[in-house]
Amino acid sequence: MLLVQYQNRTFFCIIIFEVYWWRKGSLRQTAEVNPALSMELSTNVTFLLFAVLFLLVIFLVYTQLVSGQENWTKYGVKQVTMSKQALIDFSKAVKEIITNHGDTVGVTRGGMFLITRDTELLKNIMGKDFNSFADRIEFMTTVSPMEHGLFFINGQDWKRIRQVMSPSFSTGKLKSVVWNIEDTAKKLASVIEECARKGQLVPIKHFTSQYTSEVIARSAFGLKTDCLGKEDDEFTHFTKVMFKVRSKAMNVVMLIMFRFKWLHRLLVKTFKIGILDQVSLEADHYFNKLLMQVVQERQKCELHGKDKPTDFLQYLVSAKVAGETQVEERPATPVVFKRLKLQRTLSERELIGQSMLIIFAGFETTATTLQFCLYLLAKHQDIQEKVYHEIQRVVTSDSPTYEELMELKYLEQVLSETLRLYPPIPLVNRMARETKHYGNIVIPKGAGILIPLDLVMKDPRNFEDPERFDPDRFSDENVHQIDPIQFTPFGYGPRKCIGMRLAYLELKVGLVHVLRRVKFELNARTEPTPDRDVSTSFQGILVVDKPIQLSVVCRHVQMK
Ligand code: HEM
Repeated sequence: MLLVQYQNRTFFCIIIFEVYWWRKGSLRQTAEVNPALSMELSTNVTFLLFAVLFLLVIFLVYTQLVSGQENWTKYGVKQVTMSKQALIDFSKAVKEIITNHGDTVGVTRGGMFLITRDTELLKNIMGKDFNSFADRIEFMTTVSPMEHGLFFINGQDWKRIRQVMSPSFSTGKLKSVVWNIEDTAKKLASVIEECARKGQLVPIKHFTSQYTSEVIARSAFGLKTDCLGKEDDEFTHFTKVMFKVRSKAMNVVMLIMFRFKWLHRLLVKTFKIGILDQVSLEADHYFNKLLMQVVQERQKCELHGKDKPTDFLQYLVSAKVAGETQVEERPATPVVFKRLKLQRTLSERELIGQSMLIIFAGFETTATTLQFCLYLLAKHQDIQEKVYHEIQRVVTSDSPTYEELMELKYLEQVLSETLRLYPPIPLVNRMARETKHYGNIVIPKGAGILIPLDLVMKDPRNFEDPERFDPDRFSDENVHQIDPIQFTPFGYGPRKCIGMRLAYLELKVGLVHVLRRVKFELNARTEPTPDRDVSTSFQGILVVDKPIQLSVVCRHVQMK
């Protein structure tokens, strides 16, 4: 009976609860008659119960992960096996597979996954046939409101929330947050200049993280945090620990849970098992409390028409309130017979979820890019000088205007080339809502698609001599040779990063202030030394194996 129905999750749950209630009932009866015997029985029954559950789990894991899998061969795709490397560094395992087996392969461990760096196929999946692949693979199991974050939601909710959020990232809105970023960029330049004066190496990621955390606190939520060059404050601390980096052992557990999403949900949501939740519970409590308070103040401010702050939270609150009166009619479909009336707004929990997501999506990605950019400039002195001279030529006062920042074309080329070589999110995914045919290949409904953005951007067919740092690839003369699908550090298609322009802005403001005051170098004391490259690995995001430490010298140049 069990063997026949093992795939039925309801049945599995019923067995666990039946045994649990039976155990509870029988022990109660025994305890009434003989308390000592009851203790002994309790231990034995508990042991037996765990032994049965353990064997059941092993059996399920074996049948689901090792044997009886569907095979990609029948869909016209080469079936390959993931190496054990996948548990240590998934991105490197994907690279190994693609290098050894070709541009498009299928794996079946933990589900059906197509891995592809074929740009023609990707154009279809991420762009032309977006409606069939609009969703990401569902795996954000958390008790945090972050589960409603744009990155993690799918279907109509994604469409509604993306529509509500998009205007907050318009040019007008971005212009109004520049001054918020300015202040923090000046502080970043000061703390790095201080290191130069003292002859200290710069722990670059430490400072770039403090910079992006403070920028988010100020420009997104109007919070006046002040941690640059000091000990991390609460906001920065919880920002850093919000998303849990998984250990090797947890990677194995998560791989199993990937197959049994329902069990994962049950453990996190119902039994509140903290170690499987992907958001740190302490960080969740902290941000929940903080953001609830700020959101409530902002809602009052919006309703009473007081002076509104110019930050992203206020834009979201305004969009939420305005959307409550805008109703969109959706026509009936063969599945939904009635015309639907949908409000283009957000619930309060969704609003908090988006706020948390802005912290999560905007903090580490931007800090990582700034770190790699400064490292690459230290390694390529000629390019650093060219950037410096462009800044001196274009920026005419202490604080660059939005228009001047847009004019810094070479700096933008440097940033794009940094992102090509070191994309902070090297791997993204989609899920097939329906079966699609592309030539000889079939992508069945429900299959996940893993997209190694780094491999697309380091493919010599897309970029000649791909390991070379060459910002001129993005110059006006050359940029037209790049097909947008070949340069994808922010993804591609309607699900592309919503914060791309904000990220470029934040990076440019930071770099203008810092590079005017100091010059970065590599030497025998730095990490890495000039003769070595940084080594990186993938932990949900690109990380360096050893923290980068750069040498800095003051430029001693008078401000214009
Ligand atoms: C250098 C910095 C950044 C990089 C490299 C980056 C990269 C990405 C990538 C690769 C995706 C997935 C795209 C896809 O699946 O096609 C993404 C999605 C997203 N990013 Fe960014 N990002 C950065 C900064 C930011 C910032 C500053 C914010 C917000 C303030 C942000 C908010 C988001 C959101 C909300 C999504 C989900 C979009 C959706 O699903 O509709 N990102 N980002």
